[in-house]
Amino acid sequence: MHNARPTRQATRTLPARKRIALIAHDGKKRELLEWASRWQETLQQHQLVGTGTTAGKLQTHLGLNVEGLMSGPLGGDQQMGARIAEQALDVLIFFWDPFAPQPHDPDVKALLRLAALWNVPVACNAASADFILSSDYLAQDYTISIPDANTWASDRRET
Ligand SMILES: O=C(CO)COP(=O)(O)O
Repeated sequence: MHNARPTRQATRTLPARKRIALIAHDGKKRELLEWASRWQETLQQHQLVGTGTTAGKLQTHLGLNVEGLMSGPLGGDQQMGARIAEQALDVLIFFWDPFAPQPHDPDVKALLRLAALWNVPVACNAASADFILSSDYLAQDYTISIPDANTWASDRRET
């Protein structure tokens, strides 16, 4: 019987210049903009990516250079999740709205699941985002433990 959890861990080093995702639901966009304006100088030292509307607002209102993916309800959360699975994202700042059900709730849940699985630092509100942005690790290489995908696949091949 296959063990449904990865049995072995590997490591990945998050680079000093982090790839940071910025995402907010509509009810939280103002809060994210306020937060990002406080951290603007720090944020622009890293590589930023956002879901479509969030990225557009950060560009328009703060002049931040943010790569825009699809809007969340149109697949942006899934694109961001794919970046995590491909080890191409280092920090997730996601102000999700605890008061508003989203049409794409399964996608939101999937993104948060992948972030938990791949040990990516996640902030879901301004206070936790402050902690991440003020961490010494932000501007340093930082090695994280991740599931060993090769062992997982080879174990499953043999069952
Ligand atoms: O819906 C979102 C995240 O789940 C965010 O998408 P937008 O940035 O396009 O509004």
